[in-house]
Amino acid sequence: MNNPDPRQQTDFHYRLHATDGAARLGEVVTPRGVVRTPAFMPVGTAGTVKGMYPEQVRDLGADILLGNTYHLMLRPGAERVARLGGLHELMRWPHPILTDSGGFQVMSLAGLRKMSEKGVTFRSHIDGAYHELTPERSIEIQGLLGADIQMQLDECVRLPASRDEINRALQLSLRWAERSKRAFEAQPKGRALFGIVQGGDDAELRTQSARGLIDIDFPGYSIGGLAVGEPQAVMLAMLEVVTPILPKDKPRYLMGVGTPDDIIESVARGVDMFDCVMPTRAGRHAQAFTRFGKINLKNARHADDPRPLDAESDCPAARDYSRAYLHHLVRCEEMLGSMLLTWVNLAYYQSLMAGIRAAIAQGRFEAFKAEVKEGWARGDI
Ligand SMILES: CNc1nc2cc3c(=O)[nH]c(N)nc3c(CCc3ccccc3)c2[nH]1
Repeated sequence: MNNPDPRQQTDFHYRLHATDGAARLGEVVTPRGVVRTPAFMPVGTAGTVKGMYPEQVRDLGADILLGNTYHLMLRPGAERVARLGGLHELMRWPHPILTDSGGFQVMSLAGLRKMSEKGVTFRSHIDGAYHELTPERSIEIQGLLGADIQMQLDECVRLPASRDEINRALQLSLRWAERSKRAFEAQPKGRALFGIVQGGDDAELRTQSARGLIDIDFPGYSIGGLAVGEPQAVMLAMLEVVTPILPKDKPRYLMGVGTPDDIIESVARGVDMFDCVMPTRAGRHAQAFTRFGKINLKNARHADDPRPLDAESDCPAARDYSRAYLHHLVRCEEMLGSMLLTWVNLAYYQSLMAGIRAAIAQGRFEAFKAEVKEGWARGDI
């Protein structure tokens, strides 16, 4: 197990600096650095934020990255990452890293899955080899990777689902939360394990899940089981049930969310941390996120447009390259097209988070929310 530098042994904790309605401004303090919240966490699935250098991601204002237990356990393997000094060392990212437990990815990526009380067995989508993921093994893997913030193993039910199905998965996840926490005690101090609230779209079950996790007690709480195809209204309704129950002095992480609109509406309902593949994945599909909404650079209307995406952006990819050139690159499927649009999108997401944090600090979050929505509605002129 690679230990963070003992000199940096500061305990994991959350500091609440200001609120504006239910929106919160704060910091998550970890041994490897501080995460300013509300925070957007770029996803580095296989140990890389696709198409970006780590320094570039850092320069955009990202304080923390996500790694994926499922992908890294299959390739290059958790023990190999540990032998190479851990994920921070391997990917040259000295700042905080959060890893998921892998269960969600098993259900969406692996073949031949078998769930039991013990855990889940599955076949790798890469080479068909059999693997087992239990709460204990998931924590061991996350420890070998060296993640600063780790997730319990849980079962995320796809919506729509019956109340019985949602309840069964919620109860299993609570038992796995206990086992994950026990296994986590073997890890070096300073790291944090988050419980994950389940309960689908049922207010009663969401309440039961949150209360059950609080009884077990975690330094932070993830809100799972959402961004799985439900309407935004359902997701927001579940936040209104769950966030008032969760402790105010601990961070709330809404998993897999989301669009800029999802994020700003979720901040308004007390969420501190977000992750989503959207800005990076959209960048590889010719989609640009801007202050004026989304722009599809594949569209022929851009072929002769000499303007940059956003002349006022401080991101060179949005400020210095013409739409005509970006259109050309995506049409030719040149790798620079994906790289520039990924840069544009992550820059936009981080600037949105910086704007949100400043607005909460100044007590003008509602006004800020209205301004950004008005920009998106105005569309691209
Ligand atoms: C896109 N929507 C989405 N909904 C999710 C729900 C859950 C959930 O209920 N439980 C767990 N454990 N993870 C979830 C994830 C994956 C988030 C992630 C991806 C990559 C790296 C690190 C973290 C979700 N993602």
